[in-house]
Amino acid sequence: MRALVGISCCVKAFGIFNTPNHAASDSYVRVVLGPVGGVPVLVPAGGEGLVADILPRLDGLILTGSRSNVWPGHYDGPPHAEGTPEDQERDATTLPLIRGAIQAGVPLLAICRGMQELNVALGGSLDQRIQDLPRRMDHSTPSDQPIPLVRTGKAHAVRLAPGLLLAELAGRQEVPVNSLHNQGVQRLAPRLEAVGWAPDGTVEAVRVREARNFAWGVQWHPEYDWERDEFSRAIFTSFGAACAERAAARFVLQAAE
Ligand SMILES: N[C@@H](CCC(=O)NCCCC(=O)O)C(=O)O
Repeated sequence: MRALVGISCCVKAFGIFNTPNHAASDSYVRVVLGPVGGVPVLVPAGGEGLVADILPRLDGLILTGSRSNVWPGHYDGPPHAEGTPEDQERDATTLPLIRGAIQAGVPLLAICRGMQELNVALGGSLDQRIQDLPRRMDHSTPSDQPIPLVRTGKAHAVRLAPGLLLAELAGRQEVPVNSLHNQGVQRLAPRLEAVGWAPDGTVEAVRVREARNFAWGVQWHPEYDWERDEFSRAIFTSFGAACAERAAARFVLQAAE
């Protein structure tokens, strides 16, 4: 029985009437069907009310990347600059979903916006345009490059904390990653530990301290190049193993009912 792996959705307007849709990139569906080894389940931005009913049915949860940004009101930050995309319906779902998943021990992999949500959900804050901060790099999506290169191209190195999962999966302490973000960790949530850094000090990977299960976040996008990049693939197979273990335990419990 394959694991049911939740994928967080964004609310995006498209279609002939340009009306709201709950959507996630095909990259996440493909990676769950591939190295994660599960069945993807899109989790709509239906609000906190769906958390209690959906979490017991999930064996894993991926918090996806997105152009949109966490509403600053969730971390007492200043309002975004005019035109900065937000998705408050997504925030209203993912922030309680993250807290619930950590509490319940549902394996969790947070990617880019997802890592930022993880930090905010646990009490941290965000810098909104790190490229404007002194001595910081521009981590945003290069506008002069074609999408495939932006996704699979390597923008900078990440130094990984030695002896922890990511360094072990990488087999080394420094890895090249892509980079498609304007925002980044400002104040790290108390429950999080930074385990990866860009050359300018930007937090690029975190883990939940004393987590009951797999609970990691990365600021880059391993879902874009897992077919070519062994480290990217290893992140998902490691997450998938935790999901499979939970699925097996859940199956035994259901059979005993
Ligand atoms: N908006 C946040 C998070 C950036 C992020 O998740 N980028 C991936 C974008 C992929 C897509 O376009 O769907 C920030 O800018 O920091």
